[in-house]
Amino acid sequence: MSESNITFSEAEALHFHAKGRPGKIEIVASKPMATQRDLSLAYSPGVAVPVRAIAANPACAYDYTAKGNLVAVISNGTAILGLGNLGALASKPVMEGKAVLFKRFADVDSIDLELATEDVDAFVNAVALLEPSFGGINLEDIAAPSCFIIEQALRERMNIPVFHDDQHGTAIITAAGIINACLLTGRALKDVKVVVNGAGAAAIACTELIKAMGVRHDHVIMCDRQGVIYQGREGGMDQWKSAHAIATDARTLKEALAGADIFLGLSAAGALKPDMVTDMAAQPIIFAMANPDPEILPTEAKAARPDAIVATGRSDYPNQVNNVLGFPFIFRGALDVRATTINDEMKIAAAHAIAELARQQVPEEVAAAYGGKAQSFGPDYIIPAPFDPRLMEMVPTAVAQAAMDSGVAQKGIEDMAAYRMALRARMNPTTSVLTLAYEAARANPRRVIFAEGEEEVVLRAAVAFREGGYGIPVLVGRDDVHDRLRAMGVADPESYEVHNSRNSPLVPRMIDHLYARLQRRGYLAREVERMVKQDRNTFAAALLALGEGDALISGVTRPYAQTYSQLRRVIDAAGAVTPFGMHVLVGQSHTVFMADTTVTERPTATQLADIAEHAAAVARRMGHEPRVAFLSYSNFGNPEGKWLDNVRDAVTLLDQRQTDFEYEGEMSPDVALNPAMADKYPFIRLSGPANILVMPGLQSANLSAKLLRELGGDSVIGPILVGMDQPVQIAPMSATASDLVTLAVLSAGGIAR
Ligand SMILES: NC(=O)C1=CN([C@@H]2O[C@H](COP(=O)(O)OP(=O)(O)OC[C@H]3O[C@@H](n4cnc5c(N)ncnc54)[C@H](OP(=O)(O)O)[C@@H]3O)[C@@H](O)[C@H]2O)C=CC1
Ligand SMILES: CC(=O)C(=O)O
Ligand SMILES: [Mg+2]
Repeated sequence: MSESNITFSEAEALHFHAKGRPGKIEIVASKPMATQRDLSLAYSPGVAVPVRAIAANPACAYDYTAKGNLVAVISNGTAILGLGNLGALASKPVMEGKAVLFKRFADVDSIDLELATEDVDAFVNAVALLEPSFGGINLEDIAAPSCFIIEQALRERMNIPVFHDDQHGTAIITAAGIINACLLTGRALKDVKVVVNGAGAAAIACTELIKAMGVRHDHVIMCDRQGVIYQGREGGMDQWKSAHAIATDARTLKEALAGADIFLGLSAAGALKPDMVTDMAAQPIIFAMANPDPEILPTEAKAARPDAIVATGRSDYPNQVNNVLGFPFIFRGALDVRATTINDEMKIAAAHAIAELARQQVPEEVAAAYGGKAQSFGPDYIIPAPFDPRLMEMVPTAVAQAAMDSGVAQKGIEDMAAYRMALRARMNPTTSVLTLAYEAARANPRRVIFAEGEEEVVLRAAVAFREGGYGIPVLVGRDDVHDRLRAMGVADPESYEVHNSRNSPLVPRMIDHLYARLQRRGYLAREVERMVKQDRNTFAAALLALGEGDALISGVTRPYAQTYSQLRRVIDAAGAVTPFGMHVLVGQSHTVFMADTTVTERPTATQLADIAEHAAAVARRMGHEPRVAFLSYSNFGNPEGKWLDNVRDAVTLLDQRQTDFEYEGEMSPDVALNPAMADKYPFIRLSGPANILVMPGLQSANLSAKLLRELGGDSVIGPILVGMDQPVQIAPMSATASDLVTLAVLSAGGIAR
């Protein structure tokens, strides 16, 4: 099964949704619920206080409840994606998906609600009654023409934003692309002649928005299955089509397109033929947006008209019209000013902000979102990529400003620069860096050796790694690996590369390579032969050493220290630094790096200083300005202890080195992480809470990391092995398939090294 260039099996899609907690969404308390006192405050009797406050002043609901950051994604399932009317219950996976996209892209909390009715009045009444609960309503996948009636009625009845994303999300991104295509071809919106093919939810909304932006009513010809919608046509009409009917002699799409500047397709696959494109004006603008197959393929359009600018809904061609560029950020801006609606001014501001972003230079750290190629504004880049983290700053600010200017904001933002900073801080940079690392891997797929190819979790990771387009898995295992893949439902198991140490023709070269390294460490040739043939980590590392892969992942079948020492026989440390392990703890708004959590039992002062320097470099690559705390149970010598010298000496050593990051110590974790505690030591040289914790010894480090992994609310990446001469990563024995894929991507991409 495929959605553009990403492939997956039906079994995988079901497994993704079923694994762990079924579905994609859960609710997490944002306040402590630990003590009787917490409960008394959260619920009765404490909760009575905000109840009375809200009753006296309804605006207080934004201060005392989640309303102000909560959007309902509501559907009746009558037009689920391009799948048709499959009912409310079947639409739930899509609506849950939309809810999590709100969270992922713009930190908007969202919940899906599926209403089992096709009756317009019943639907409207049910949604209108929900106004107290939410800051906004995203209507989704509701069939035309009911969607128009429902949205209109709800916009009139409700005093919070109601936004049918299939209409307006599409329209906003389309409008952004049109603005840029017109700029590139020297056209003004007031002059362009447009043909819209399709007269459904998306087409009507796109047409209304471009008209609101200045395209003339009599310059737009709309077509449906019966051809041109002209004034006086009687068959197949409704009030929404009639509103766009014009006086024209054209009766077919081909006639309408003669001399037209822009084609907007929101209809069906293949509806636009090459000979129709030939008749369009010079440098025609062709948006063929039917999903999953466009009205015309970009290759066909360009063959007919090499001067055309072409956009589609697909990610495997340039200029993708994708709603996720819009809805999360539009609601973010609307919620932040407590807008009562999302009006045309806000939609147009969003379109201009998205268009403007495509015209800006792509910074190097964002280039991965564009497939690793530095993009510059031009015919193949008129719309930004969905993973561009700059969207989170550009779009909400524009939408919020437009809401204020047009008088629908209930709360102003005085300092837009500060708001922009707050938006940036809202997203943990680690999330963006991971996303970009995945995109970079897709742009530059590498060969990753999975040393434990007989483990199901490893095979799942290898399949996900390959199917995600991140690279080519090279599996180490016995001959039945292909059978195992087949049993997992993989359609073409034989296409996976498997190396078996029992019969690999590479074994003699591996033995030579390894014996040359180990003979002066006392190893006998037959010992080396036995290791290569019998120890999968030695064999896998030798594959890496011989250039059969670009990176190596192992760890799920043996304790960490054993895997590490097996790999170290073959792979050196990089330079003089002792390799070390680093856990990365990722929360919604913070990331903390902790090291050395895996290798050296009692690091020397020099090793601690080295760890700080290398950990700082990895943190920078992951988007964080490093602030290192050297941890201890003691704060600056209080209490005194006999094991503190290494830690204190490490700080002194860094004082003597040329470093470009903040560090401080020795200090306890609460002083490192809690600003109120840090205030008790006003001389501390950190400008904020530490984000790199250099641990005094392996006991405390490894225990802390494992405790946090098992008990903590954060997600944990790693441990990442830093300081090896080649990209090698050792996963924990508890690793999931997605943990392994993340390590593979970070390792092959050079972020973890
Ligand atoms: N890329 C993107 O971001 C988006 C793409 N889309 C795509 O746009 C298309 C329409 O979606 P939506 O508006 O929700 O659907 P609707 O069902 O509301 O409307 C479909 C419209 O297309 C018309 N149509 C269908 N086939 C043809 C044809 N061969 N020639 C001319 N007109 C035709 C229909 O005509 P009639 O009225 O005569 O039945 C109808 O007016 C879909 O393919 C969808 O995937 C939609 C949203 C976003
Ligand atoms: C993308 C989307 O919202 C749809 O196809 O319905
Ligand atoms: Mg939809």
